[in-house]
Amino acid sequence: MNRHLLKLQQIANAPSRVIIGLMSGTSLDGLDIALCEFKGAGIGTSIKTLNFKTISYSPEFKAELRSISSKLMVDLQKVTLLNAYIGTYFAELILQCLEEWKFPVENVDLIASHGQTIFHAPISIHGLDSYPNATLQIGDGDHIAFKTGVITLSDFRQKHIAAGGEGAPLAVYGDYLLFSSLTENRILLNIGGIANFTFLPAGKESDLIFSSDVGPGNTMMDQFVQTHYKNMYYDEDSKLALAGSINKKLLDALLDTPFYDFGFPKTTGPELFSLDYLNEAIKRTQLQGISNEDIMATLSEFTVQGIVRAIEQCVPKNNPFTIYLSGGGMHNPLLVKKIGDYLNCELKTTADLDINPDAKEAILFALLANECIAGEKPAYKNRPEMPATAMGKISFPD
Ligand SMILES: Nc1ncnc2c1ncn2[C@@H]1O[C@H](COP(=O)(O)OP(=O)(O)OP(=O)(O)O)[C@@H](O)[C@H]1O
Ligand SMILES: CC(=O)N[C@H]1[C@@H]2OC[C@@H](O2)[C@@H](O)[C@@H]1O[C@H](C)C(=O)O
Repeated sequence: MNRHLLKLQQIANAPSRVIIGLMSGTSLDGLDIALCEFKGAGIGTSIKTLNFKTISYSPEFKAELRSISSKLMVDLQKVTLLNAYIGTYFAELILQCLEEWKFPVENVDLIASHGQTIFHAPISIHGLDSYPNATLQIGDGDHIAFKTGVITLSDFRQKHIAAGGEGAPLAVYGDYLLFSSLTENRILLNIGGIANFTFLPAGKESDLIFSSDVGPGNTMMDQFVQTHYKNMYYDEDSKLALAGSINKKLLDALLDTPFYDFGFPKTTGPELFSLDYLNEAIKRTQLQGISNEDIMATLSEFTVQGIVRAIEQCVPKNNPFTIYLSGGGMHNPLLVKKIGDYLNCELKTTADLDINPDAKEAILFALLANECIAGEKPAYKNRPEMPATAMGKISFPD
């Protein structure tokens, strides 16, 4: 028998497991690396975050990723090269972090790598009758396993699609296991490139959990800033948006897309919510002379409206809830203030639930690996956005 199979069995049966979770999101800004210790699995899961770091990508690497992300036409050789390159690069970054943290790589049981999404194509985006939901993450797990010597799980989204989902959001699995409360209705709202939320009704009722993408988070604001301001990657502390005014005509044009009429749950990506989408709305409204600040104020309101309307539509009325934020958008003061004002609810972050909000998504992928290897029966019903299935492909180191 392959000795790694025996090792996997030992890892699954051990009282605790050390798992590294890796996430690199649609903002293409850097790699999140979370070193986690897990005890148990399913509803008995407990997690200790031993260490966390975000390693920013160089401007050159960001440009490489941007050249192949969310585009219909790309250089296929570049995609192929980056698939291998990213795997090796992520392995190097892991080894660097472990050295810095003085944590021996031999003590890591598993690595869980999300990879880099380069195209997300649910049917609602590709619109082609004869093709299924599809999504593509690159950064091959074999390279990570070989270079680090650690069994690696990767490519988590394919099984979700195979089992009937759209490949996202996957956060719901971790949200349910880690954050459900007996007494409080909770919304876990992640504002990354794309925004998504999980509704967790009080009482841990698994059949009432709900999760969906809601539209853009930071992606359109980030893309606009990167295109119009040299050496700026985002609108730090909402300065540009605060200096402008919302243009109602443009806002209505941005909100006028079939995505907002599709039923929930649904997913989306920068494939739809792009600068082309903004430019088309500007053209349609004949607002070519609009100032950059007014565009940023309007894009900020667009993000807020997508989030607020989705929560209002999906969460039962007259049910007070608390929102727990995560993702880079929670550092955008204008977004956060408006969401709180419109929804008239308490806004906290997952730090109030003992999970670093910047590390949450990386921790989530470590949790999915923990479930895949040590989980028994799923603790929830099979649902469209939450198929009851184990996710992640296993790469042995040799
Ligand atoms: N101080 C700040 N002011 C305004 N925006 C901020 C601030 N700090 C971070 N952000 C926003 O957060 C973004 C990074 O978010 P994050 O790291 O969650 O993205 P991501 O991991 O790619 O997300 P996802 O995978 O969920 O799409 C930045 O590009 C920026 O838009
Ligand atoms: C295809 C893909 O990479 N989707 C991301 C993206 O970023 C946010 C949102 O869109 C979410 O659906 C998902 O990531 C998180 C981690 C998720 O699956 O829950």
